[in-house]
Amino acid sequence: MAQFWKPGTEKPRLLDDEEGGVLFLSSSFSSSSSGYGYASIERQRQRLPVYKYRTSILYLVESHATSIVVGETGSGKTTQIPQYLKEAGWADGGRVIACTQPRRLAVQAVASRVAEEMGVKVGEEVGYTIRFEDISNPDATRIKFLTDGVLLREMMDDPLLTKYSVIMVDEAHERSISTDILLGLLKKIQKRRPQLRLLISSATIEAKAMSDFFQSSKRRQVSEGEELRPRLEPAILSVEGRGFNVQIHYVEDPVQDYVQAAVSTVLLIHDQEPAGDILVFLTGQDDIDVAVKMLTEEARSNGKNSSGLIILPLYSGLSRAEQDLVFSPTPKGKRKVVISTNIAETSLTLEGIVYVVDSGFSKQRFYNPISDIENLVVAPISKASARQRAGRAGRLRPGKCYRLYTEEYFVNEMSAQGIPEIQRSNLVSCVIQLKALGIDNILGFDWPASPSPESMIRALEVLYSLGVLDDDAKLTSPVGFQVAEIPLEPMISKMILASNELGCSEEIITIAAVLSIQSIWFSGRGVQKELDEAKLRFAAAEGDHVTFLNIYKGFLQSGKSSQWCHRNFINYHAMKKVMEIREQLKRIALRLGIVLKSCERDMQSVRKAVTAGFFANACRLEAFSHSGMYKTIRGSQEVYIHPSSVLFRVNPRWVIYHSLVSTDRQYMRNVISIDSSWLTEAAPHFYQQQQQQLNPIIH
Ligand SMILES: Nc1ncnc2c1ncn2[C@@H]1O[C@H](COP(=O)(O)OP(=O)(O)OP(=O)(O)O)[C@@H](O)[C@H]1O
Repeated sequence: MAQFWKPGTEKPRLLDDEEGGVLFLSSSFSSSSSGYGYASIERQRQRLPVYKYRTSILYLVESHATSIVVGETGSGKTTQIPQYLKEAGWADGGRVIACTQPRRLAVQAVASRVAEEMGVKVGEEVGYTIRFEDISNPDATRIKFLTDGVLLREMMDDPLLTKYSVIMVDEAHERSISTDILLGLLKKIQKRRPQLRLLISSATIEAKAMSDFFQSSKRRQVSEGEELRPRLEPAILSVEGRGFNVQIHYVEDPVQDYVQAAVSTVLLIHDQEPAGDILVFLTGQDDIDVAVKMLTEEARSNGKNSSGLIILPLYSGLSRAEQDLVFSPTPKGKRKVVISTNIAETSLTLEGIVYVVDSGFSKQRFYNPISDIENLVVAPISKASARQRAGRAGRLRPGKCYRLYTEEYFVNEMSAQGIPEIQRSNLVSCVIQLKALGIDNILGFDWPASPSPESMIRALEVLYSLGVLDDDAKLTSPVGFQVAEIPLEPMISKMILASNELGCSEEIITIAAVLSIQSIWFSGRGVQKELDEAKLRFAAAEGDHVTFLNIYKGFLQSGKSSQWCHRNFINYHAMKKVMEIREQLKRIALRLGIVLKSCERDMQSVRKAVTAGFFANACRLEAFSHSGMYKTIRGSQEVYIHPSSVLFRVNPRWVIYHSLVSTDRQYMRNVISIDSSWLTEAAPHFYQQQQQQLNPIIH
């Protein structure tokens, strides 16, 4: 079991006090808040640290084109600043104030909270938009929360974002690809629309670097009558003060197994600490499922340590209803344990959370443009993330954060900020978005952090071979424009378009929905044999994609039963999410004129449609390889079929994969067998047949 420094000794520190040793006292507010007292919402708002800065913030927004606001987690940036702007008149005359978030869950939660504070219904004066869900009213919505990706999509219809008077880019430290593209484009828009105000906010952003980015725009010649224009150099405001104290505890020695350590820590808190819910940060659906199972079994076996625990997973692959459970009040005498990925890391306030357990890891993308391989890897988080995680406690009363790494590691080894996603990702989706927005010179685009030219060129090549870009690197019509319109990876979008011609759109839309979530299988330790047996019941000789179709059919025939899922080691929540995404994709397909049609048993059409999207991921089994070694056609990389695939050990000669994961080797996940002749048929720009040998044209 992980050993922590005990509270009361000199070791526990308060949030952010890792270097100096000076203990901060809680700032201006320390008593009641929603659910814990009788203060009116107005009084609660006035107690937030940001309130003292209301006038300064409004002055800066008035006088500067760009303002950067840095303030502790919980100081009130996200919920309050949009309201201040509205109160000051920035939403008058039909204008709208936008506030972007990197994550969907945060968008929904923050919109509900702000609507509640303003005493209005979500979808009216306060609204939100996330991919596939628009809860706003163009005539009534004055404050709109949205993901940064959605705001980018809005630019396709309205390139200058004319309806917005102020755009607040919140949690900018996360530096998601969409945030970076957005920052680059907003800087461009400001040159054309000087009235637009930008407000960049975060608890942990490197304000100076961000300011330099916005500063670097060339000074415009100010002509007569322009004195009222805002100043171009960005203003930086630091909001002092914090919510309630969060005591930080570190482990004394590094832990071997962070899932096991997280479970033991939850039991330790439950046993020794007063009432209050617990939020645990793990990395993904797989280790969350394992932790939920370990805790549930502990509770079932009536371990005295676990009675009264309500254990809830939280990750993006869960259905909306399942995610909403984490917001429901905890019944008296119970303790809620939410086990989450980093989707709960920023902007969320979960009312009862008093304790946070931070594994120190998250799943992150890493892309190698030389091999053209992108992996999702469990990697250490940054200090900025660690602070955000700790900040989920102490929002409504004092809290504690248990870090499953040593203080020495945090201080000396953890990086201050993560690497921006744009520098460690495949850029296919990013390039198509910029192209759709009419940005032709992508290499010359003004990025907050430049992606590597190799990654850009790789992306341009793939889009060209998908038929999305033409010889002049412009979007093709109609394919390029249609692919850009579907809010999915371009390869999946292309697969959907191809299914229309092949008469299998019903099947391909199901496959696209399954590929959009991490896994539909239940993951658990010690149940591998049962899981493998369950897979065999659905396994299709063609591969995983066709197996998904069998599972989906079985799920429908069972009447969407949770018991059926349980018996077959299928994650019921994930299946519900698949249903949700499938419905949304159907709507988009119809809008694009795709005819919904089933190919019944003709799985060749399905495999050809997958090939039309994913031909770049084709691999050939090495002749005489007894170890199941494949080589990618494009980069001659050594890869293997993942043990979770139904084609593991089957090893067909030619396969296509959806994604790669790297552990001791590069493993292909979600694999389908193909006929090599389909590759030249689907991508004549990409492959050529030379003397019985299939070769990539683009290396
Ligand atoms: N749903 C909610 N229920 C109760 N109180 C809430 C809720 N949302 C926010 N609050 C209160 O408002 C405070 C400020 O939240 P807000 O999200 O605006 O802070 P922030 O500075 O943006 O923090 P972060 O950087 O963590 O997103 C919280 O600490 C909490 O006290």
